[in-house]
Amino acid sequence: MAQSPIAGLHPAPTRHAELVAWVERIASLTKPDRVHWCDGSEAEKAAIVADLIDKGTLRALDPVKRPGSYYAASDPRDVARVESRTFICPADPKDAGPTNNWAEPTEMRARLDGLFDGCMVGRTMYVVPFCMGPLGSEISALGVEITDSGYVAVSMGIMTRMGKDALDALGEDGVFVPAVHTLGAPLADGQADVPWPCNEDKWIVHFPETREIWSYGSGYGGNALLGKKCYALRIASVMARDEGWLAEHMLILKLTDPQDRVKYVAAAFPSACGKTNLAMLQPSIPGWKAETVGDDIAWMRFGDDGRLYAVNPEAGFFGVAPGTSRNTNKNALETLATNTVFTNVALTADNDVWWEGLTKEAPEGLTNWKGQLHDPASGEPAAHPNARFAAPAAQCPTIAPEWEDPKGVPIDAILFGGRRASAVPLVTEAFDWEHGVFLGSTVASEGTAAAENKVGELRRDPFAMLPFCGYNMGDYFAHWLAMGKKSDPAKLPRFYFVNWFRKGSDGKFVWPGFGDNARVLKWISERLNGEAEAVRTPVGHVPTREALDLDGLDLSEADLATLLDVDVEVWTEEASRIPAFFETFGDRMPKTLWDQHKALEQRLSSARSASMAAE
Ligand SMILES: Nc1nc2c(ncn2[C@@H]2O[C@H](COP(=O)(O)OP(=O)(O)OP(=O)(O)O)[C@@H](O)[C@H]2O)c(=O)[nH]1
Ligand SMILES: O=C([O-])CC(=O)C(=O)O
Ligand SMILES: [Mn+2]
Repeated sequence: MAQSPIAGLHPAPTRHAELVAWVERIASLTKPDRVHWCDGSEAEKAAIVADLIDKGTLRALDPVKRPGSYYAASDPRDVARVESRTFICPADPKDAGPTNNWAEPTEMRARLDGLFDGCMVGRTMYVVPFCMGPLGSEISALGVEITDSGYVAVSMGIMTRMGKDALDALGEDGVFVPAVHTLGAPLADGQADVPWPCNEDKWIVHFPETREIWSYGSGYGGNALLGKKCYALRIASVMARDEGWLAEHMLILKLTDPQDRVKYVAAAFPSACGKTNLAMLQPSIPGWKAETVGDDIAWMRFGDDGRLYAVNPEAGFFGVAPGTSRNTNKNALETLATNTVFTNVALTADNDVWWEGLTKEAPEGLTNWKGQLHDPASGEPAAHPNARFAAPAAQCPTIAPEWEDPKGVPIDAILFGGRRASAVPLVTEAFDWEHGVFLGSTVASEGTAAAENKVGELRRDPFAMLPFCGYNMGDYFAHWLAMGKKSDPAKLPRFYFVNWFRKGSDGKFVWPGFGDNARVLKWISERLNGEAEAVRTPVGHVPTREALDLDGLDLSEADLATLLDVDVEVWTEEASRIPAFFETFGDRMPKTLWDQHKALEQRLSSARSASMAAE
């Protein structure tokens, strides 16, 4: 074999021939100056960080206040996931479905070949082996990300089990998902680099049939850390469909009641709708304890005992910084005390970080995320609304001891939620699995800063998976329905719909949220034990006023009515909007969910007749 001109390409620290051949192929396409195989060591991290500091990508934060932590500010055009540039490319467009962008795979490959040709010139190509899920777990899966971004390599080291152990787990012929990432910013000879290289043109591409990921042009979060949304959700959802398990956009929480009874809860809320906060909840009610297993993604499969077991495939938290404070999420702040990479937050005059909501007043002398002196009078936030931290999960003070248990934790309840200013009660319990899947399929939420759609506008986000399902969502609903038939109904988790974001006529949130969400979890836990009362409404079981622990809360009777009453008129309107959404899936939409919709309409119409008769 001819000697490769690329430094570091040989010898590879693995005898996995297919992996080596793939790395060689990508190197000859992308033409980096050198190749570095990541081993995940502290020394390696220090060297990559030093290089990033040199380039101005990272800045070391105050070593006393924030040891081992760094600050990055992105290009202002590269601040969130780019859903309009995200593609799912199976051969048949129907397999991508109406909720995904699709491109013909042969044409897409030709396009990528052009884009990636020479895209790493002047840069180092990092080969990043990683494991999603605890090493050695049957539920876990391996991947290798090739990237020309040191920031991505370091972040992958926080967010996944990255390096030698993952490479060893691959052995000589282990299966891995190949993921190629480039900033799309080659450096000509002598060309100066910029702190946050990226490209105006962005392509986040998935080939579900061959389980491949290609990402071009962005260095940010879910576009670039390919183990996360691209692998653990989009590709894994396809693997899960084919292999009979679930890859979901869900936090995992352990809840212990005053009698030491444990419940495990998984919850799907759309991006920036409260997963990380609920996962780290500090209960406001005495005697209750909450611990964290995961804050964003759950991989779940049935165990031999017929229960649904969940694993958190990640090793870190990539959380929203703004709004995080001692009062709202003390556990997150403690997690961020050390070894954290902050992106697009504000920088204080004494070299620490700040964001809106951390303290009431912005400190003097802040530098905003755009690198300018912050002017509070401008009305512009100092931190970008989607500013994020990447921190090791093990640092979380409430991390559950079993968070890395290879067999996972048995799920008792599955929650759905979103930001809904109106209509949706504080909590609703589904009648059964099929009704629960129906509730999941109709999730809608007001847009947030985590993606590029309009902030505030209501959009459907079934199972909080709209941007993350790697196949036709009609088939995805059918998969959920089929999963419910795999076990004894008594062993299945129960479904709940929660809404922390109900607003009063004054436009303010009615429910205090955060630690007080434990009150809702308490009701759920008691329902699972057969202890708590509920009212049967057309949309599901809702707590009675007495069943919900409101001790010490300052809520008026009108507030409670807003939170708990089901307005039949409003819900008739809400239900009437569902068919247009279901129709988009055509013949891929399971009949069971149409039947669920019909049953909802019938319950609403009976409730209307009953209330008219009563008048
Ligand atoms: N009013 C209210 N706001 C909340 C509550 N929980 C979270 N938030 C706010 O919602 C925003 C996003 O919360 P996160 O917990 O980071 O959301 P997430 O679902 O983890 O978001 P992604 O990481 O993008 O998937 C933050 O600004 C929080 O302060 C709550 O119970 N009530
Ligand atoms: O993927 C990202 O960039 C951040 C994230 O968790 C989300 O948007 O849901
Ligand atoms: Mn989160």
